[in-house]
Amino acid sequence: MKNISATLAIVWRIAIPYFRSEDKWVGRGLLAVVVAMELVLVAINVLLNQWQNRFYSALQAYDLPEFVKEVWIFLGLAFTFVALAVYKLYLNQWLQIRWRQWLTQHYLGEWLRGATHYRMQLKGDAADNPDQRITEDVKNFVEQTLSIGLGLLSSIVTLASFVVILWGLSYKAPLYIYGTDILVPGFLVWCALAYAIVGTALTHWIGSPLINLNFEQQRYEADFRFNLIRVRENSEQIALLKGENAERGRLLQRFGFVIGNWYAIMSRTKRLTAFTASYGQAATIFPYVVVAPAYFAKRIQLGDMMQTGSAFGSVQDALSFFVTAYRSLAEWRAVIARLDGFEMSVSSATHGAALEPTIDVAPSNGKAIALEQLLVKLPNGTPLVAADGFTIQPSERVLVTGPSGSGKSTLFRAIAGVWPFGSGKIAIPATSKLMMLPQRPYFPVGPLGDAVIYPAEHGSITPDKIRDALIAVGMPRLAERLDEDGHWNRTLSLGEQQRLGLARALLHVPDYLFLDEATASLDEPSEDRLYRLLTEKLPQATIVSIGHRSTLDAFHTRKVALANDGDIHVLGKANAPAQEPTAAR
Ligand SMILES: Nc1ncnc2c1ncn2[C@@H]1O[C@H](COP(=O)(O)OP(=O)(O)OP(=O)(O)O)[C@@H](O)[C@H]1O
Repeated sequence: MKNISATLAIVWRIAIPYFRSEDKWVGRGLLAVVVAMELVLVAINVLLNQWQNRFYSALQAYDLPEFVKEVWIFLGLAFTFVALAVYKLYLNQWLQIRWRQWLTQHYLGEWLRGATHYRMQLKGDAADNPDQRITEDVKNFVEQTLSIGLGLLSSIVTLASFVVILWGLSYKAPLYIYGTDILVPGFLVWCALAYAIVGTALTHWIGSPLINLNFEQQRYEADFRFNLIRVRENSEQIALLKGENAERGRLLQRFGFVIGNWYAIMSRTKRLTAFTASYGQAATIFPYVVVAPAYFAKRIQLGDMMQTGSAFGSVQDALSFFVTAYRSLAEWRAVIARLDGFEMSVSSATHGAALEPTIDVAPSNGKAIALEQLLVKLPNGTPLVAADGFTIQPSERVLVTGPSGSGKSTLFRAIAGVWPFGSGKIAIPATSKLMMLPQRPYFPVGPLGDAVIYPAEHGSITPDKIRDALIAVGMPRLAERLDEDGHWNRTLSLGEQQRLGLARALLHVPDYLFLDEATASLDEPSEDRLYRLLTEKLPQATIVSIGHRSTLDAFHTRKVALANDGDIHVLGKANAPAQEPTAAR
């Protein structure tokens, strides 16, 4: 019970924001109409149940006019039923897609707000495979919440209506054993109740492991898919390293989990189906067996018997909602658990950081970037880099060096405001524009022009400017292919990608440009040319580079090292003498 109320509280938390959103009137309107239709459908079922009594009584009495009349009534009821069923489904689907659209936009917004998606990954939170959460889980949540919610409503109303009918029929067809009436008020209701409760309890007992098994299945499937995607994305590396056998082994191992869990689901489902199928079959005959003694003793009419059978069926259907909906309930709970995990993880990546001591990256009125009492840590809390009273002045050219793994890139991440682990303060001039160029720039799949200007919007920079930038970085051939679609990270060499990265920097004109080995794949003369280009085209920009080549010294006015101090590295401890500024070359 505690579990159920906790699950319902989560459903409420996930579901309610849509019905309070800007789309609330459409959502509420559609929901109200669908609910009303569901109720009218129950009412038609009640009318059809009463019709059955009259229809079979007319048949038994060979009453042709009554039979014809009942056929017309049936046609009217059936037509209304069909029309309602069609539009209930249509409007339900309409509500589903509006709700799903809103929820998807909402989750995408939260996930891609600030660097939440990146922090979630860093924290290694429970929300594995966010792609699955935003695609399948949102879709299933909307579909299943509506179908289960409406099913439950319909079951309760059906139950209430038919219990009243069965109660009345119990007086007409009393328990008749060994030639005597045994008057148990509402005995047909008790029979239906007992039948359904026993069925529900047994189904729960047999089927409950399916909840966990379904949850695991989704996770294994998503994991398998994710690893396939990784192979696709890194196929060149794998081919060069001849890693196919290793990949096959790893993929088959993951697929093995899918298979193993599936066998467990199969075996459990087999047991559950054996029970629910037997239960369903027995339910067809059970009410007739119960009232047969009264019928054969001619205490009731065929019409009463048929009405009892159908009313019994409706009560039992309603009560055994859990029996028939068991599998979807199990899946629904798994979907809810996953969406809940995703929401928690997004929220802890967004707000949780504020609770722990984190690096405070704040806009300042000053002109320089200032690192105060900064201690950058790893996600597990191990201190990595320390810096205090360290500033980067406007238009400075700083080269950061240090052994591999000393934390240079992580320091850049902290300055960019995406690395929360640690303490201290990083002051960034309020109006300045920072840009980070990594060793492997990211290009979205699509037209080359859009890939180069990313994350600027399509059309925000003129094609002429993009062309000029591409020519300037030594890619004149690409300057003619701005509209060509492509997967540029896959088709261009790393050196070419780095040139495009620099073209991106020229187009965005940042105040602070951080280059994290952003030219490391270029030959030295090209690197030399491109650094010269940067200083020419971005004369006001502050450039901070990470690089291992000594040839970079000449382009920087200051060289700072991440020097070893016990277990951590301290920034600027061993400042190298200033080099000649680039302009002097
Ligand atoms: N997401 C992460 N989770 C755990 N550890 C991490 C993570 N990112 C980086 N590290 C660790 O932090 C340390 C510093 O990494 P970083 O990439 O900053 O080094 P670097 O000085 O830039 O190295 P290189 O010169 O080789 O590029 C490394 O030991 C790395 O394993």
